[in-house]
Amino acid sequence: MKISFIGAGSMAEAMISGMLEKRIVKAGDIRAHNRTNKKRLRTLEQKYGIRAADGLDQLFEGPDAVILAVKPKDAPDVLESVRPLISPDTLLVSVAAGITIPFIENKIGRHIPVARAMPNTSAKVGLSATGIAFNIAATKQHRHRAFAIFSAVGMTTAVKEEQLDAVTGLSGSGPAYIYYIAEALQQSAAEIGLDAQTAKQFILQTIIGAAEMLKTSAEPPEALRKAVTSPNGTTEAAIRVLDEREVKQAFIDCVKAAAKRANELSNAGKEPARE
Ligand SMILES: NC(=O)C1=CN([C@@H]2O[C@H](COP(=O)(O)OP(=O)(O)OC[C@H]3O[C@@H](n4cnc5c(N)ncnc54)[C@H](O)[C@@H]3O)[C@@H](O)[C@H]2O)C=CC1
Ligand SMILES: O=C(O)[C@@H]1CCC=N1
Repeated sequence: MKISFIGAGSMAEAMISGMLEKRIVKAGDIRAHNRTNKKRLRTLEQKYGIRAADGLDQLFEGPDAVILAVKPKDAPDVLESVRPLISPDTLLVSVAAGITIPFIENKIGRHIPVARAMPNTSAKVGLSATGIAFNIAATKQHRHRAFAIFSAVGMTTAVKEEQLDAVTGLSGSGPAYIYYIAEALQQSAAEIGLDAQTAKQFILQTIIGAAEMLKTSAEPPEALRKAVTSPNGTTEAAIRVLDEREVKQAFIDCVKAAAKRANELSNAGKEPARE
């Protein structure tokens, strides 16, 4: 497979690293172009052995898929620029939050196969959770190709396009919520007398252990939490603080805010905000 990346930022690197790890593509068959940070492009070239492209045109020399991995605000200009370069059977895969399939079709002005996906940066370690939707021009073969790309970097599920904003709020941004908790645990450890290195080991294993329990147990999260909570014990004291501060509601609101923002970025015929 030959894959081109427009934009070589965090998401592109996560996917490149994950795909190479799973060997679904050879490093020399990955091309990437980055508009602003050329140094970063050279770094990726040296780190992974991919081929840096000096211009967008080089990305369209017979790829099996072109992945649009620029910020949503840059997507309209990029789509305009690639319009003359794209051939009718080029599979365009967008990971840009909120950039809808109709918007892409409209900018390209022709029926080309489009996949709109929402992965997350855990693609770097093969553990992305990716939601994916297709337009009608995407054949079974195109779908299969897109699934191959994202399945190499984690779990992939087809969803309706309207559900992608919710997927963005939940799992696209989701790793940041877990890192946020890790940051808080790290800070708390310092305040209760554990050195950073020791605390890191305990925090890490606690998150991995809880994730494995969630994965393997038939119990819902609430039951697993209650199993940790002895009457009048330490966890009860801890959860009381979270409840008093309405942390659960804050997380619910946080996911909703992300999904709402994804929806704001989506364009339904309009240009996304250019902030
Ligand atoms: N970072 C994340 O966790 C996730 C990001 N996404 C989506 O992936 C996309 C990229 O996000 P990041 O990698 O985090 O952003 P980033 O800012 O790290 O990378 C974007 C790159 O695109 C480049 N770029 C901008 N205009 C360009 C052009 N005309 N031609 C070539 N390159 C151009 C920029 O130089 C930049 O390096 C966004 O649309 C985001 O919504 C999706 C899922 C997760
Ligand atoms: O923060 C963002 O907009 C992107 C989309 C999902 C994760 N990062």
